[in-house]
Amino acid sequence: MTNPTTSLPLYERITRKNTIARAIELSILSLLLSLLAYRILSFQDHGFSWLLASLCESWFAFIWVLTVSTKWNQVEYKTYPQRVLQLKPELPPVDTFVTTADPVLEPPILTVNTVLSLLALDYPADKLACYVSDDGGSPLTFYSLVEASKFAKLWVLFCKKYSIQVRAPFRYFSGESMSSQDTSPQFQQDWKNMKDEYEQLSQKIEDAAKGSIPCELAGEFADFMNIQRRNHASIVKVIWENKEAGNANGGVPHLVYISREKRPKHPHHFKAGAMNVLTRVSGVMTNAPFMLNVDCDMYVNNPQIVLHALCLLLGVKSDKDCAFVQFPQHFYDGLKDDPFGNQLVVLFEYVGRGLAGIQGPFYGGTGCFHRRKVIYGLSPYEYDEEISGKLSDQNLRKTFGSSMEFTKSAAQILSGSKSSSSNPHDLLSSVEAANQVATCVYEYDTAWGREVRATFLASTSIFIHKLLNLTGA
Ligand SMILES: O=c1ccn([C@@H]2O[C@H](COP(=O)(O)OP(=O)(O)O[C@H]3O[C@H](CO)[C@@H](O)[C@H](O)[C@H]3O)[C@@H](O)[C@H]2O)c(=O)[nH]1
Ligand SMILES: [Mn+2]
Repeated sequence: MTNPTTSLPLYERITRKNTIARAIELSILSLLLSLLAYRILSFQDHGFSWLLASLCESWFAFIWVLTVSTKWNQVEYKTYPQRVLQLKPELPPVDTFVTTADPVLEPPILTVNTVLSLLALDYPADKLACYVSDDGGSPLTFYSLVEASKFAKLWVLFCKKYSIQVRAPFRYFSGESMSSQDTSPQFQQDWKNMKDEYEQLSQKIEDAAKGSIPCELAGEFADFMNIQRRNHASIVKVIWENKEAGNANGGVPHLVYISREKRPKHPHHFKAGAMNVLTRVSGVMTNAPFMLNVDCDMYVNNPQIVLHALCLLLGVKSDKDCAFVQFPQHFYDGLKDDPFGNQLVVLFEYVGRGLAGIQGPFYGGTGCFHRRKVIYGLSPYEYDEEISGKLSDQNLRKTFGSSMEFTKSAAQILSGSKSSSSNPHDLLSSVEAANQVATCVYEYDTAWGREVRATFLASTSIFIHKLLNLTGA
């Protein structure tokens, strides 16, 4: 789809000029081939060691050819986020997922920063939702998110008012944010207030980690009482619901806390299991056609990532041309000049771009926008076909399980109907359905884990490079 108002493309695919690199690689190839030819021609004059050496060199040459061909045709995607913005009010809703598993190894202040950077994205707040999956079942994580949602009301306003680039407060306040920005007295005052507020938030979380959780939330905490981390019922809590549908600049996006059911006898499949639950819970609540997932120790360092991703997801000729859009990771606080290669530059910068030139990179597990219907098992070959057979009640139940709300939402996504976005419902009314799809036996005798959430391997993907990074530790 191109932008209907201007008919300008939402993105351009640019082939990188790498003539010199190719020339060098071709000369290495000719050297390799001459070495092999020399080995073969002078076989008789040498013994076993010659044979062994030529076998090793042939293997090396083979691997080398594979590697070079991966990097041969590197492409970049140039995206035009402002053109996507002109699609208002038809911008699609987007669900974002954060996974956390342990409040000690992954301190909640990290998760809070990840969540704040998502809530403050440059995208209509009424179309964004953030779901946090807590495999630790921790009241501390829940408490931190409740406090963060209060802080978010100020933070989101501040970020949008001053077009702040880094929207994870711990990074923002640790840099030279003050000097590089607006120096008006108003900004300085707001900046100081925000810094104080953030310090108070961190302090509250720290105090709660040391002692007990303040009792004003006692009611909400009942679900966490006497539970064991690996043995408890599902907990789904709507921490904040955005009720400003239609008001594009209004407020803070939805924030939902989920701790899926865990029982000692049932395997929970770690992050993959959490992602499945996030997909289903968001399905019964907001059912956005696109979903972004990040780990709790990452933050979004470009507030326009949704727009950049949509340039590709909406800009391709047919939906089947792009199943997911993935962003490379960028690691903060690394050593100068990266002497140990920790930034994985070769992987992201060359192999990733090269794979993008062939078809698309593999899903790396994080920093990725998925098209929901692909996750639901719609293969690229089915896009233009009649899929009503797939949508029969019996088939839906077999594939997606017994929740009526969920199978209905899945049918909506598979048939491409947009009613999910135009007809938002009260999140609280779906908490019961959400609890049902977050149980540990929900997937039994369904296609989850086999057909559902596996098909992305068969679809194409697009890797945007350098443009936007998700930062992880
Ligand atoms: O039972 C679990 C275990 C882990 N996680 C979450 O999964 C994410 C990744 O786990 P981590 O232990 O940090 O794994 P890494 O080695 O860092 O994993 C990297 O590599 C994986 C693929 O190999 C990707 O899936 C990850 O996103 C990527 O960060 C974190 O947010 C965890 O909180 C859960 O939600 N539940
Ligand atoms: Mn990690």
